[in-house]
Amino acid sequence: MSRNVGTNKRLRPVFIDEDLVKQLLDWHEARHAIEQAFVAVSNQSREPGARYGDQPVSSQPARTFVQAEGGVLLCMPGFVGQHQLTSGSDERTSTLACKLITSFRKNASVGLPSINGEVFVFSSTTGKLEAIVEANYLTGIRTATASLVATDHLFLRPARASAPDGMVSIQLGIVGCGFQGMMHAVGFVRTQSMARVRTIRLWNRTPARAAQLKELLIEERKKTDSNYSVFVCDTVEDCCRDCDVIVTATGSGEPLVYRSFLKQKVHINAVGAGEYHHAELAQDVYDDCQVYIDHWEGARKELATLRSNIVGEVGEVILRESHPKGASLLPKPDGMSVFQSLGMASEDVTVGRLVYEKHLKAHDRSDRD
Ligand SMILES: NC(=O)C1=CN([C@@H]2O[C@H](COP(=O)(O)OP(=O)(O)OC[C@H]3O[C@@H](n4cnc5c(N)ncnc54)[C@H](OP(=O)(O)O)[C@@H]3O)[C@@H](O)[C@H]2O)C=CC1
Ligand SMILES: O=C(O)C1=NCCCC1
Repeated sequence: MSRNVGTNKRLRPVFIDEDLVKQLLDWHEARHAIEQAFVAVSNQSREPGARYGDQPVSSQPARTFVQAEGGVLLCMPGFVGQHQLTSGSDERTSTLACKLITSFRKNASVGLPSINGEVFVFSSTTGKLEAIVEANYLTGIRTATASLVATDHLFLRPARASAPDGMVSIQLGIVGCGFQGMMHAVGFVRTQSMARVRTIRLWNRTPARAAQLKELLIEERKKTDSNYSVFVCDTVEDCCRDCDVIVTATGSGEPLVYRSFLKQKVHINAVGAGEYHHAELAQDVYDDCQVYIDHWEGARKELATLRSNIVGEVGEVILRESHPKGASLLPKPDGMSVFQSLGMASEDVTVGRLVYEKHLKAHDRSDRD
């Protein structure tokens, strides 16, 4: 019997709360899910005859924004077809899902997260709702993982390839130590097989939050058997100085990072989004860098006012590693790259499915025939 056909119990969607999501999601599995999402979107962008049959596909319209008095509701539907749940597995699955997420920036004053969401996972054969997954932590890990994947494919892999011992170490700058800044810092230290983290420099508008993140990263240092140093910086300039990789994750509507703060060769993950997509980096940064995006469909709408050299989707860079074709899309060896992260539904689709499948495996295996 196929899943979700049979008893009433099987027809009822499962609810996977925040605590369970934290137990179920792991950085390495999330990475594979995000790579599948990136690749699916870029495979779909090709002409139908030019798509790779061994790679996933997707259907993902630009998301919609509904403005309310205190914030905004984003509706993010998407489908990813024939994606792999785990690296190396022959098994493929297809997932239809929709994330509903709100961004209410003044929530901190009442002790709530500014971003709150759920992913609704549907059967892609019957359309029946199978699971509701709380998506605050999910959004944190999927957004940080998207930056990790972009950093790896655009910056670290080429660096590893030219390093004599194939090893790279980085100085990391985190501009904005809210939830996303924290998830990104933790993501980098938990996935040091990509690059050893030597130093972490933190800046936050409210310094106490950077100091809190420093404490957490010192705990992480013990857990991960690392030996990086952590500094809280008084200025953004000091935070960015000598960094190889930078994450900007603020709600700033004004530029924070200027070209003069940066090394010649640097990779930036510009994550702060929502109402001001590309406000965190000054125009002189955009004048001198190559920009990579998660999806053209969203960029055409949400980055319409960005004046820069947009090279393409990260997924296309990943696809070309296994299917070399045409000129390289990689950043210039001594240039600056920016991953302009909008966030896209396909990421929530593959990560939402991963959580649901892991939940079934761990808690409800007998429900599956
Ligand atoms: N690309 C993507 O996929 C996603 C992007 N985002 C975006 O990431 C950003 C951070 O989200 P999140 O961490 O969840 O939010 P939080 O509310 O947890 O953190 C917000 C951060 O932004 C800082 N900040 C706000 N306004 C300013 C300002 N004017 N100047 C400098 N710093 C400022 C805050 O500093 P302080 O502590 O002083 O208040 C805090 O560090 C948001 O813009 C959000 O829309 C979120 C999810 C996904
Ligand atoms: O992709 C997301 O999820 C979000 N992007 C912009 C801000 C809200 C959440």
